[in-house]
Amino acid sequence: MIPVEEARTRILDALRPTGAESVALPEAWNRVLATPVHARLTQPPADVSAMDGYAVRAADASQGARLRVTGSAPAGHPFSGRVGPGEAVRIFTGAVVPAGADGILLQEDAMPEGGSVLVEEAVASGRWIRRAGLDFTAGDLLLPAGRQLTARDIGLAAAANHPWLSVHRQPRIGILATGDEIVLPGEPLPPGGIVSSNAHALAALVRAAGGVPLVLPIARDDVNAIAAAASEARFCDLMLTTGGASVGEHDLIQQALGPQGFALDFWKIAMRPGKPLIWGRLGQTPLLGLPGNPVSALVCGVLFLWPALAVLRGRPAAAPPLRPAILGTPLPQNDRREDYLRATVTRREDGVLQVTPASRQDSSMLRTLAGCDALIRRAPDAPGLDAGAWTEALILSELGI
Ligand SMILES: Nc1nc2c(c(=O)[nH]1)N[C@H]1C(S)=C(S)[C@@H](COP(=O)(O)OP(=O)(O)OC[C@H]3O[C@@H](n4cnc5c(N)ncnc54)[C@H](O)[C@@H]3O)O[C@H]1N2
Ligand code: MOO
Repeated sequence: MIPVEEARTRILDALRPTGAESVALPEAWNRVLATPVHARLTQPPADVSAMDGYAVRAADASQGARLRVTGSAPAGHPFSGRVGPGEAVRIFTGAVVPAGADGILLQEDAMPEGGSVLVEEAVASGRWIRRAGLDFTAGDLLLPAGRQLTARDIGLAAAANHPWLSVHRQPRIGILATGDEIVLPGEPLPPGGIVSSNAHALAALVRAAGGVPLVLPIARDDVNAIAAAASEARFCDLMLTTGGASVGEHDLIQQALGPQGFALDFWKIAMRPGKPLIWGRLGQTPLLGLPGNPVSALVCGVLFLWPALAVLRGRPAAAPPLRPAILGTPLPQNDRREDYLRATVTRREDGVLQVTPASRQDSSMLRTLAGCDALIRRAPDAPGLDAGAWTEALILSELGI
């Protein structure tokens, strides 16, 4: 059994980001940039007015002065002349400041009188003018490669005149559930049958982590059926299996995939739940074999698949974040497996997170998992803790899982 951290490192080290594709701006949200975005223009392209009012020479625009209005400069229609001594040009927000002017007299501080305007508030030089390049200059690096694009980033890329962005392709994750006893939700149940939940839960996790799930038909507990289904792996950036990971004679993943060229990197980790995790490569495709127990499959999904998807989509390799929290109930000493306890989370009035482990931690209990928003991490051989002691927890809602 290898430690959790080593398992994660071995998984993440083996993965490479997907290639790049061009997508239109609206499709780029939440995708990861493959190529940096540089400004294709200067913004604003010239000095522009930040307000509606009059473009003036500040030296002339003292309180009580009267200026002759010689023209108008709406946004998008620059005034071609100059503002001469004793003159003003009507201007609107976003319009280019005419030559000669060095300040804006606010409309609220001006009284139009026929062809002129009375200055009611003196104008300082530079007032209400946005200088050319205030935001960015042509050639500036605006967004680096590897950035996960926010709505703000997309606005910036659009302003910099990019209709398309080069982003990493969304990783395709094949999901293969195995087992004679499992049937798809909604299907008639044979005696002793159970409904397959793992593939669907994992597909949702893949989506939350920015991948595209490809849910394959369930494979029977038969080496040929598993081998045939797993051949779909060649279309995927990563292949997931659930079930058949353990030591029983019906646990066939390794038996079935060995003859297909499966190269095992490791099997079994010092973790609860999730001990029989499998990691290796089937041909070119990395393969993560998750345990069949639904909670084990999902906890492994959070700890290994979630960061794996980050790497595949061009983000840095990192473990899911752990937050400090205090315990709602005491915990006994841990054994040699790193433990992830399903727990509810509350935020105390002082802002501190409090986590309370579910009273039963059986790795089949999906209702408990759905009702819990956190996984308390306990290091191998961690000592017993009293209620109120500090611990650390992974907050599932933070990951969108
Ligand atoms: N003698 C031992 N037995 C077991 C060990 C062990 O070390 N020695 N490990 C246990 C641990 S820990 C786990 S976890 C499970 C994992 O077993 P498998 O990966 O081989 O999973 P299965 O046996 O196929 O199924 C286990 C359990 O999960 C249910 N299942 C399977 N697939 C699905 C699915 N798609 N959706 C929902 N539920 C699923 C299945 O019906 C079983 O109840 O092994 C222990 N045994
Ligand atoms: O470690 Mo298993 O993963 O107990 O359910």
